[in-house]
Parts: sequence; structure tokens; C-alpha cells
Amino acid sequence: MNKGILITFEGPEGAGKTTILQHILPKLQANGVDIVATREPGGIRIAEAIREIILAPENTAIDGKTELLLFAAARRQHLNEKVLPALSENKLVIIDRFIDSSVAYQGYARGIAVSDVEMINQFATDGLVPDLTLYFDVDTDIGLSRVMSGNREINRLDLEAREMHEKVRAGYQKIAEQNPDRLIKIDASQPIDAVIADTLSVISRRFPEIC
Ligand SMILES: Nc1ncnc2c1ncn2[C@@H]1O[C@H](COP(=O)(O)OP(=O)(O)OP(=O)(O)O)[C@@H](O)[C@H]1O
Ligand SMILES: Cc1cn([C@H]2C[C@H](O)[C@@H](COP(=O)(O)O)O2)c(=O)[nH]c1=O
Repeated sequence: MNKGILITFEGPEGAGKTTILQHILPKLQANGVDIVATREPGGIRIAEAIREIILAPENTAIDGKTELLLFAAARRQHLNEKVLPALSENKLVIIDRFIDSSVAYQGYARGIAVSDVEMINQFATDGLVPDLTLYFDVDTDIGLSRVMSGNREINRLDLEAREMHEKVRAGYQKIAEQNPDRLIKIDASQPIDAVIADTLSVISRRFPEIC
């Protein structure tokens, strides 16, 4: 039985998810909150190894369904080894990407039936749904230009056509419309300090006990 809180960060490339997570962590920890911050795909050795395979720019032969299954395999192992144990210890777990990334990227953008993506997500997670998802929304060109001018490695998905990234963003908008209680949209085109403030405000409104 899970007792902790699961928050996920979602959004298109360059929305600032990783940056904002790094900024809010010390603020929440200063309030005495016991937090595990992690990411998908990755967060543990086996899932980081799967991440290398999925995201290596040379692995262009990976097809959409293989990609979906690899993300799901990484997700399952990460949940079992890291997320579920932390939740059962009453911790706050924040994951940089989770189930909605598969729906937006492999479903709406790659064109795999969303019902199939949801079925695979359900199989991989045994139906675990985040308590809250912060959806960082940014214009596609702004997000991609941040990634291209930043200092993280450029991966296979960054290199997809702009049209695919537009579909990812449109997919997130649909997921947000369909899950208005769980997904809260944050305007990630604002300066970093404003995005941090909005993020903390949403978390504190939903979970006053941790802010
Ligand atoms: N609000 C912002 N304004 C300007 N630059 C930003 C903002 N947020 C993040 N950045 C910069 O944009 C780049 C991408 O940010 P970050 O890696 O945090 O995004 P991300 O959403 O995690 O991206 P991805 O999912 O593609 O890895 C970084 O160089 C970061 O410093
Ligand atoms: C979990 C998950 C991720 N993706 C994509 C989204 C990004 O392009 C990469 C991860 O890179 P990041 O720098 O850590 O954001 O993988 C996906 O397509 N499907 C998923 O389920």
C-alpha cells in the first residue's frame, strides 16, 4: 500500500522540467520534506542502460512500438526498484516524466493508438497514477531552441522533425483537457523565477503539508 505522494513533471523538449526540479528541491527539503527526485527513462542502473539504447542518436532503426516497449520496461523496473519503495516509506517522489510522456510521444506524436499506449502503461505500472502532474507548457520553437543552445547532449528524439514536436505539444494539451484534476498547466515560457514560483504555488495549494 502506497502512503507517500507521487508528483510528475511533464512537457515537451526544453520546457524546463529538469531545471525547475533542481531549483525547487532544496526549497522543499528546507521544509523538512523527505524527497526522492528521479527521472524517466532512467533513475536506476538498468533503466539508465535502457535510456542509452532508446536515446542514442544512431539508433534510428528503433520503431515506434519497440520504443514504447523499451520506455515501459524502463518504467516498470524503475517503479519496482525505486519509486514504490520510496512511496511505501511515506516519501514525496517527484519524477521527471512518466506515463503521460508515452501517451504524448508514442501515442499522439508517433501515431500508436492511444488506447494501446494506455494499456501498456497500465501493464507496466499496475495502474499507478500520479497524485499531481505539473505540465510545463512552452511553444515548440522556444523549447527546441533552449535545448539546442543549452549544454545537455542532443538525443535521438530531440532530432525528430519539428512536426513531431508540435504533435507532442498538442498531445499534452489533450491529456491536460482530459485530466483537469490531475494535470495542472504551468506557463513555462516565463522567466525561470516565475516558473519556480508557479510550481511551488501549485504544489502548496494541493499539498499544504509539504510547503
Ligand atoms: N524558463 C526558462 N527560461 C529560459 N531558459 C530556460 C527556462 N527553463 C529552462 N531553461 C533552459 O532551457 C534549457 C532546457 O531546460 P531543461 O533541460 O530544464 O528542460 P527539460 O524540460 O528538462 O527538457 P528535456 O525534456 O528536453 O530534457 C536549459 O539550458 C535551461 O537552462
Ligand atoms: C518517459 C518517456 C520519455 N520519452 C522521451 C521524451 C524525451 O525526448 C526523452 C527523454 O529525455 P529527457 O531529456 O529526460 O526529457 O524521451 C518518450 O518519448 N516516452 C516516454 O515514455
